Amino acid sequence: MSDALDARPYDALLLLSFGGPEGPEDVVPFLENVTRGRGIPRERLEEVGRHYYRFGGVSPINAQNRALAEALRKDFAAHGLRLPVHWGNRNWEPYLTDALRDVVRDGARRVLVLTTSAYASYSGCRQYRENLAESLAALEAEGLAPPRVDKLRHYFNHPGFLDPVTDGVLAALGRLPEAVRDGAHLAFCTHSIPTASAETSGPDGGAYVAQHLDAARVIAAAVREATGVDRPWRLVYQSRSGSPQVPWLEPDVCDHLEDLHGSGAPAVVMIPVGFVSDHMEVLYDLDTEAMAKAEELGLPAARSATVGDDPRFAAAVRELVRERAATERGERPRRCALGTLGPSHDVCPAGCCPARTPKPAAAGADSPYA
Ligand SMILES: CC1=C(CCC(=O)O)c2cc3nc(cc4[nH]c(cc5[nH]c(cc1n2)c(C)c5CCC(=O)O)c(CCC(=O)O)c4C)C(CCC(=O)O)=C3C
Ligand SMILES: [Fe+2]
Repeated sequence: MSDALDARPYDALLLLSFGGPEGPEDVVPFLENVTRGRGIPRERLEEVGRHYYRFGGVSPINAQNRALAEALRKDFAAHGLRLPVHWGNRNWEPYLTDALRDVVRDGARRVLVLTTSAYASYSGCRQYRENLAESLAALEAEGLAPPRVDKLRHYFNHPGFLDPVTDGVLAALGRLPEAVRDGAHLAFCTHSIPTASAETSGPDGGAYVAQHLDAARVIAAAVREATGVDRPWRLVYQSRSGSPQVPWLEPDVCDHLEDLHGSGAPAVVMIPVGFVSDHMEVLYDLDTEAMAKAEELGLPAARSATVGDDPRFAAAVRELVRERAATERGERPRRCALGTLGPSHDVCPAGCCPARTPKPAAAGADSPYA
């Protein structure tokens, strides 16, 4: 096929995600997988278990990843990119090791990995790289030759990620009462992480917050452009866990709603810019908990959509695959990025987003695998 996109040297794309329970009996074992060795207080686990039971023990994240994998296959097929799409999770079925085993049995030697986390941080990047190293070790122990895995660069500033979020904000503004629409504040929401891991995130530190601020600035400017209204915005945090003595990024979204109300803001749009799909952290922490807080305050609020399986996001992934494949072949492709930070690094340098306890991590300069 002459107009086919060249995926060489890659043989497969692996969608790597968090995973979530798909029934009440999955909830406890899932939470045990997530929190193994991470020092989460027991009460917090029981609390988070209740979030899942409230939705029948089903997180929507797996269905969302199935839809994203389908959207990628459709987009790739429509553009002549012949690259099989596999899917595996860190914390639930289908597990990463099983997905990688399928990839190897298909004969793939070089695999590109897309994680469902757009930003740099230990939880959003290195921890997935550690999971890859563990799975490669497991395959080796089974006598299989581990493939070489590379991770796609962070896509928080790719237009195919930001444009659908902007559209979601415009739609959410449209759901607010007209009288408060122009005065609405924008609250960009992401997962809180310990301040210590925020400080050491990315190749030079501070990447987690800097990348979110860059994304938020682009979206706020695009919303201003589209509506002719300059709305105040702020980056806020949600889903804090861990021990209360350890400092995590603040302010919490619910505290921010109180501040907004106290300062006379007429309305707010909550924008889950830190997440790729409307999974449990969005459905519970924003749609349930933060919405209840807004209601209690009498603050009109709307929550905007995440990118999910938007065709523009699928197209962005195709662009990123094409870009990386060309780079690996020694070409110098165009690297698309909005905002001020520029396209992110392709290969995490040694020590990027360090863990508290060092562990082998694949798909980076410090990978023990080729
Ligand atoms: C940065 C980040 C992302 C975004 C990047 C990415 O997407 O990867 C993310 C995503 C997610 N986090 C999720 C769920 C959970 N995260 C937890 C705990 C933690 N998350 C952390 C950070 C992040 N988390 C951290 C620093 C902890 C503390 C413990 C530790 O250091 O590991 C816990 C334990 C209980 C608790 O909340 O305390 C649960 C259940 C789900 C699944 C939702 C679903 O089921 O639909 C998703 C997509
Ligand atoms: Fe999390």
